[in-house]
Amino acid sequence: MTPLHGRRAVVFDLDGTLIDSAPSLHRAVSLMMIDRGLPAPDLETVTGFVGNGVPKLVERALRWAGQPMDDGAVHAFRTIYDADPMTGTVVFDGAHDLLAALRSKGLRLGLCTNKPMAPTMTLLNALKLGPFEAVIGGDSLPVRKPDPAPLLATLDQMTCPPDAALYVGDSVTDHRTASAANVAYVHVECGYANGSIEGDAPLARFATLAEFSQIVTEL
Ligand SMILES: O=C(O)COP(=O)(O)O
Ligand SMILES: [Mg+2]
Repeated sequence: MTPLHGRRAVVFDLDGTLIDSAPSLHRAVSLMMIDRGLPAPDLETVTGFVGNGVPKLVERALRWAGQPMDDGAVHAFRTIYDADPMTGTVVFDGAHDLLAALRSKGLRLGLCTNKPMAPTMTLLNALKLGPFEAVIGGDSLPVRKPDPAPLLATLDQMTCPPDAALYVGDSVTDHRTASAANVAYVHVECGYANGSIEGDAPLARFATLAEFSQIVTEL
């Protein structure tokens, strides 16, 4: 029995799951820090800060430099990143094939990310990752993942009950979100993880999106 058994919808996380956006996030963090006369963390350090939305990313970068949280820095980051979220971002190998395979099996697709909506839509369009029936971003609701509300809102827009859905993510945040929403979780290991997964085991784990695709095409 595959993780897709009995599912009508598959909702994806974005950063670290469908796209490798860490270099572009690192670039924007570095420019923001340098503009403020601060040192810039390296790519690996910034990658470990991704997954809880922009304010947390900026807060973690500032803390790394011994600085307190500062809303001006969040605004500065958004201005830099939103102007060009594409440079340095690539679609993970196998992502387009996986989405096409799921669609061809009649599964409905949604996207639930902590990235704000403006750069999310720019990336989805430029990288031809859509269409998704519902897209919820980090600024769509007053709360972000790991609160279950964004994932539940995505499913609500798709009129799909939680027990007929699957959430695919790369991080402990995604796993917690799915658990809190009572949605089955599939973990992909190509992403940023940021911590070890505790509690209920994921329904499945895939080293790559291509590995996930393979089980879909074999259905
Ligand atoms: O933290 C972010 O901004 C985005 O991360 P996500 O797409 O993995 O939710
Ligand atoms: Mg992610």
